[in-house]
Amino acid sequence: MIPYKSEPLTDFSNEANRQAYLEALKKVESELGQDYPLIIGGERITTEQKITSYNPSNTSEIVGNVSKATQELAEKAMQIADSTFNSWKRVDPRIRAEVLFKAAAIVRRRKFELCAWLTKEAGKPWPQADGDIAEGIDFLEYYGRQMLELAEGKPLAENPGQINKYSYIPLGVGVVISPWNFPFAIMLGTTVAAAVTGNTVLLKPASTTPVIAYKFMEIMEEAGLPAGVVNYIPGSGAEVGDYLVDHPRTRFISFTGSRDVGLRINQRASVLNEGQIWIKRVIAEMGGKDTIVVDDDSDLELAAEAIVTSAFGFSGQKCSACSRAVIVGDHAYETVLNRVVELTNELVVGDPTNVETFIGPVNDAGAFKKITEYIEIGKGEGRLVAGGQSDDSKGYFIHPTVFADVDPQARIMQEEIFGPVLALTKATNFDEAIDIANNTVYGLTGAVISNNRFNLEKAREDFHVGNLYLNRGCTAATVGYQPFGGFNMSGTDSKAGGPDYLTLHMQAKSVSETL
Ligand SMILES: NC(=O)c1ccc[n+]([C@@H]2O[C@H](COP(=O)([O-])OP(=O)(O)OC[C@H]3O[C@@H](n4cnc5c(N)ncnc54)[C@H](O)[C@@H]3O)[C@@H](O)[C@H]2O)c1
Ligand SMILES: N[C@@H](CCC=O)C(=O)O
Repeated sequence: MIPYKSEPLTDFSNEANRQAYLEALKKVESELGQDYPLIIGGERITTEQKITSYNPSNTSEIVGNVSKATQELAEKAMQIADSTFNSWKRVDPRIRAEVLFKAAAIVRRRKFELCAWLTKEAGKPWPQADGDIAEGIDFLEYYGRQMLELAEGKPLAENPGQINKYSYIPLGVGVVISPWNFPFAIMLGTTVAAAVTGNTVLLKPASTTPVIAYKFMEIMEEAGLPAGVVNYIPGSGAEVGDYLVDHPRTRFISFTGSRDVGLRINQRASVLNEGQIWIKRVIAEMGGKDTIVVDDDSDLELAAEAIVTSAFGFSGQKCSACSRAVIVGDHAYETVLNRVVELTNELVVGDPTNVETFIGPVNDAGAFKKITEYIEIGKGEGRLVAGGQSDDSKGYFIHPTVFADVDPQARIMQEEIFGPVLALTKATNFDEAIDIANNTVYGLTGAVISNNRFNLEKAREDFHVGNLYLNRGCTAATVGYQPFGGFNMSGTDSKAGGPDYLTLHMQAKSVSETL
């Protein structure tokens, strides 16, 4: 087995890669508007009610019409997942891992096509789509290898006259609920982690990005995943989501999304329903309000670049996005602020099918409304120094927006906006900057730009986030290198892409034989 290494990103300065992406966009354009069924136990089921997936750059373009699960169909999927569990849990973990390795090879072969679907369905600019697909490959390669290691169990202390064994067994049926912002990588990672560990899955992808999840289902089938192991049931969160979260046969829920929905799921999952014989496990990865702290003794150009890239990559629609920057001292503040404004004004806003675009559309009408409302709030809370414009006449476009001189307790400093809006504030010293960075209910990512070793070490200890970065931006964790997950209201700190992640989907069994 070749040791795990993350998938290289595509070099778009290479003409062949640019051509391949353009060809893929043409192919995907010719396939827009098709119907997609549910997949339950391998059976394609078409419903009358549909979820329509629109291109957020051009809302007159339908990406696909996806059948919509009802509670009855969710129940059917639960029964099939429950019975399939009895056979899938007995399949050798090495065979289960091989399915993931095959899937990784298929995704690699179809990389440009899958990227093009993300550009159309999620509005991802090329490098963002490429990163999402590469991360999906990483999850497949990494979790496959992790499963091979876990299949051996863990060694125990030896005692003469006894054979003691410690092994991991799967849990049962898991409900996987995924977000639209990493509609491939997170949807895939959470699903395959549950499946490779021997569980069966009910996959409810986000309603604005169900088509890419259908493509994933096709890939898993081609890779040899047996019918019924993963069941594809897009549907309403409130209807199908609540039904499955409450279901007594649900053994665990793997949720990635907003704080409010995560808390609701956690609360409902704690209720014991009739016929239920276990405590449901909840893995919940939720929102963030992530900060970059810039020290007065630091590379201020690096700081400005890190802030702009982390704030505006994929239009700030990342739980890891830098939505606040705290800068120590007058000189650093003025210098970084001016450079952030310059760099922000250089970003190309537009249709993400164009390779030059850095800022594509935001997700949907709801996101557009929420973000533009926050921009109005920001005008009362700070000084607008860049952006502020928006246009939803064709797609949901919002220019990258920067507010300066914002009070650390202001709403745009405290609440997750999940869009291209950045707030800057000044601190008088490094300790105060760290206090400000820690002053929200979240604790997902953060970064410190500093040349001062004492301050870097202080941040290592005191900056209370699940993913801390020193002298770089606060987005783009790599599977296997920077396991990802946050503290406090950012979730259960499950550390996706890390060495402990798979065990969250399993239970340990200790067997002792007396000789
Ligand atoms: N921490 C992380 O790793 C991480 C990663 C990506 C996104 N996020 C967070 O996700 C949010 C953005 O994603 P979103 O808008 O898709 O979040 P969301 O909470 O609105 O939706 C997430 C998923 O939950 C489903 N859902 C909605 N109501 C439900 C219910 N009552 N029961 C069950 N499922 C329900 C949705 O249909 C969707 O599939 C942001 O807050 C972002 O920070 C966190
Ligand atoms: N893992 C991604 C963020 C996922 C949430 O949106 C990152 O590290 O930027």
